[in-house]
Amino acid sequence: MKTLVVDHPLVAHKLTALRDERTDSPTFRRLADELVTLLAYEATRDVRVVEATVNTPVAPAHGVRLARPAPLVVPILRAGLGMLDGMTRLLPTAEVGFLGMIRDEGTLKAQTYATRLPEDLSGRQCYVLDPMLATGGTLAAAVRLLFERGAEDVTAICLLAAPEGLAYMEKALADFTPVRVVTAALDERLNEHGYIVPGLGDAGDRLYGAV
Ligand SMILES: O=P(O)(O)OC[C@H]1O[C@H](OP(=O)(O)OP(=O)(O)O)[C@H](O)[C@@H]1O
Ligand SMILES: O=c1cc[nH]c(=O)[nH]1
Ligand SMILES: [Mg+2]
Repeated sequence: MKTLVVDHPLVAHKLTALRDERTDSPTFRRLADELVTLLAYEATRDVRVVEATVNTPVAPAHGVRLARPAPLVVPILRAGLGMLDGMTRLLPTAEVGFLGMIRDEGTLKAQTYATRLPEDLSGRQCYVLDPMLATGGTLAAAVRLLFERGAEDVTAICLLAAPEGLAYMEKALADFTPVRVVTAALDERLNEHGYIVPGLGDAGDRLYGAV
């Protein structure tokens, strides 16, 4: 598994504001949206393209266009929905599948409550969106499901990751490749409740309210 921590002053600036406990929901949503667009630029560095030629008003120009089948973007509900618009703004021709997953806050185990994905992902490049990679249970299960359906490669885009979660994913996904994780920051650790420290709190609640 390859991990990329995006090192850019604009990413760091927006992430600091996102973490701030005084940041309200509307601002948090805007910042998450802006951050994912910056991360997506790096995360799509290996997106498949094919050669293409167009005619400019002056002469033919050789370039590229995105290959078929289109990339699949998969936000993990709820919090991953806050990253969807920012991602599809950069990849407007991508298709979108959905995974609903919730972590049991007692056992810290992830449960899947909704799956709306193509059955056959053969040859597809997939981009999974979830702001928080904490224990890694949620993302590892999501990535495994995509590979089991035939995905060619999977890139997870997060806003924050914990070292414990990356280590867990590395082990849990050892049989699947290639997997990439792109994150805006690698934080210190998890606390006794499985929350990322310093983190930003509960991403879903900060985006959509505590329900
Ligand atoms: O790495 P893990 O330890 O599995 O934890 C991370 C998961 O927890 C959060 O979702 P949550 O379960 O709070 O659901 P929500 O998005 O509906 O709030 C977060 O968005 C991840 O999906
Ligand atoms: O820090 C954390 C850990 C799991 N889920 C969150 O939303 N935040
Ligand atoms: Mg939550």
